[in-house]
Amino acid sequence: MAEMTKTLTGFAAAEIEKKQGAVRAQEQAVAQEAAGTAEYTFDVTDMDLFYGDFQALNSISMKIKKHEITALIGPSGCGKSTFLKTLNRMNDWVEGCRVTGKILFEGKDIFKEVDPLALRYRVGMVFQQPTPFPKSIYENIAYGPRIQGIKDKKKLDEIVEKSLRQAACWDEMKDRLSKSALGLSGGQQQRLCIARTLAADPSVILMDEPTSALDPISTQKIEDLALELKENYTIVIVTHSMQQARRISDKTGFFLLGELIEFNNTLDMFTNPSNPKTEEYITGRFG
Ligand SMILES: Nc1ncnc2c1ncn2[C@@H]1O[C@H](COP(=O)(O)OP(=O)(O)OP(=O)(O)O)[C@@H](O)[C@H]1O
Repeated sequence: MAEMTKTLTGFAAAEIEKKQGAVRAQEQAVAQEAAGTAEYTFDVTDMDLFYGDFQALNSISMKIKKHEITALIGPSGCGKSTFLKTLNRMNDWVEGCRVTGKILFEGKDIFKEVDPLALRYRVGMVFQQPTPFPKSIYENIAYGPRIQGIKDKKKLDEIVEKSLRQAACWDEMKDRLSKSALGLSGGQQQRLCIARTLAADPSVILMDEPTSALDPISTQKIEDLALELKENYTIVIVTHSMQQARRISDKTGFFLLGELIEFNNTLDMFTNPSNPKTEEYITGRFG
């Protein structure tokens, strides 16, 4: 009897050890996944994009690092904006647009595991032309949070002030919050649009040629702002200005005819490009 009890105890102990081992392995896997996703905001693998029969992007793979500025460069029509708009599923609205491959946002598949509306709050977008609503400065910022269900005036006031401060607009705009946003200069409107994006509490800001309609001083303000914002946000910017990519980005991706020709640290790409096509483009021999 004593022998049998001993065997059973031994068996139970082995079972417990086996279960503990499985739990440890599971914990390790979760920790590894968390560590992997913590480093990268987006992990794009083998992505193709078609507008009807036309293939606009071909087998794109790119890991976009958290709290970095990633610049997308390349000649007109090579697919930069298309790639950008895929990151928050804005291409869903284009009839006949089809995407294959995988895009993970903070570790989750954007086509399978994330609600597109929630994705667009987390992945905000700023366009080439400033697009303020024809409403007051205050309402431009408060509009999004109100749609998200925030009704309390004090809370909305706080969000408006915080967002305007983050976008370096508060001092200029605090005394004219009830005035129309359309009365602002182009550069101010663009910073207001960035503030409006921040009010939705994103973790990523996509910028599609945000300074191409602006004068050099307003451009510098947006660039300074992007550098400040990357402390807390991941930024992906499409730009036609090689100087801008050099000045502000950590990584640069060079697109050509729907392909990602090179993706590297900005300094390395501009000083020592590994692909001859990149070199031709950045030295101004085409595009
Ligand atoms: N809605 C659409 N329907 C069909 N084709 C499209 C659509 N949008 C873009 N394209 C095509 O996809 C290709 C990539 O366009 P995209 O706008 O992404 O390029 P880009 O590199 O951002 O260009 P640019 O620098 O001029 O803005 C182009 O050939 C373009 O004509």
